[in-house]
Amino acid sequence: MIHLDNLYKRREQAGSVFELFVPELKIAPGRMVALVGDSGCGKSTLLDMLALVMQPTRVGRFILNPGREQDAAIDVQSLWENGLESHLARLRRNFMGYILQTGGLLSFLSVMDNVCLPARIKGSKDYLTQVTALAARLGIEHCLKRKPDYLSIGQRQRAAILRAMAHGPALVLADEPTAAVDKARARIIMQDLQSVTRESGTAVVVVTHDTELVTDADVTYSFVLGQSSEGLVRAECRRSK
Ligand SMILES: Nc1ncnc2c1ncn2[C@@H]1O[C@H](COP(=O)(O)OP(=O)(O)OP(=O)(O)O)[C@@H](O)[C@H]1O
Repeated sequence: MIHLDNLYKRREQAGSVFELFVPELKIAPGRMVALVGDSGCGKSTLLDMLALVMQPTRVGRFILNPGREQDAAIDVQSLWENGLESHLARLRRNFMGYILQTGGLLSFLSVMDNVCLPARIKGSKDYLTQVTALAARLGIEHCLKRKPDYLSIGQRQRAAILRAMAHGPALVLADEPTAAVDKARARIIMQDLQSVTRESGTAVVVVTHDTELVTDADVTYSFVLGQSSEGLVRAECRRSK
């Protein structure tokens, strides 16, 4: 679904420079890919590039195949280089779902309206049956009419998973999706995320600093940080499982 190699990103801020190098990264349909590393190693930077919101400084190849047989592989870097922002936005909208640390649900909408928003924006019509089934699968079918503030934090994170998947994305990107719940709950939510994505053939990328949380991931990439010189931090992200 995604295959990239020799990706390099340079970020500069207030005189300090951060450089990330990823020799190779592959994401296959239905697989859970974990990006694991300490704070500041570049996890969110890499996730933003996978989410097509940040352009790599340089990359050997960055191929996205949305997964359906008739879809041709897309050269992401050439979209960036040719300024095709609207094409990138369409890919984000149609093929990707996002789960944020704190759920990111809109407090003035019911869970159901939150969940259906990406599907409506995408223009999907037949999503209600799937949403109801997935809500039951995630154990939150009784929460759909409530506003997010009236849910437990765990229920909110499950609603966020449901929202990320309601429009049938090929890829779900999750940034520390269980940071707000305790470890025991985090494990269960992560297992449920893995089973619902696997069942639907959706790939999921999970960013976390907690290795234990993603021991069951199909593939793990780890970051190695090195202080190269004053004001310059280099990180490398390699497959470790
Ligand atoms: N807007 C920015 N401009 C320049 N450098 C940035 C910017 N945001 C982050 N950085 C730097 O990029 C590096 C990687 O940051 P990133 O947020 O990707 O790390 P992370 O692994 O996700 O960290 P955390 O786990 O704390 O969220 C850090 O050194 C950070 O200071």
